[in-house]
Amino acid sequence: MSSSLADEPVEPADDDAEPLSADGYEPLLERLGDAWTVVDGHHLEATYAFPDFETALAFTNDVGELAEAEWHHPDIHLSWGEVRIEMWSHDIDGLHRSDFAMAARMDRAYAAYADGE
Ligand SMILES: C[C@H](O)[C@H](O)[C@H]1CNC2=NC(N)=NC(=O)C2=N1
Repeated sequence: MSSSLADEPVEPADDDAEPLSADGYEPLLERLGDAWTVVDGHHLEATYAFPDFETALAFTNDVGELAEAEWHHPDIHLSWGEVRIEMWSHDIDGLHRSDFAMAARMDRAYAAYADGE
């Protein structure tokens, strides 16, 4: 059974690391929820739906806590009933395995809302 990306460590990219190419990120993208796409080979993007603003804000705060805990921060766009996430590694201005580990953690956090909690 493939280990969950959500349990992989989030580690800073080495300063001289190259961003993942399509051959590198496509297998990782397949392990994420359907909400995620790679935009311009540069960053991950996902949009999560919610019943209202208050619930979207609660999820936004959950993502913020994940980002602070892992010291790896997405761009978060909060709207009524929707949260759009953009995730990449600023230090290498592209995608790193850690971005997929963070995305998987966000999918796991969202699952709690999809269950109507
Ligand atoms: C200065 C600070 O340590 C850096 O900006 C950290 C914090 N959060 C980060 N978040 C993201 N997405 N990429 C980074 O390279 C990064 N680096």
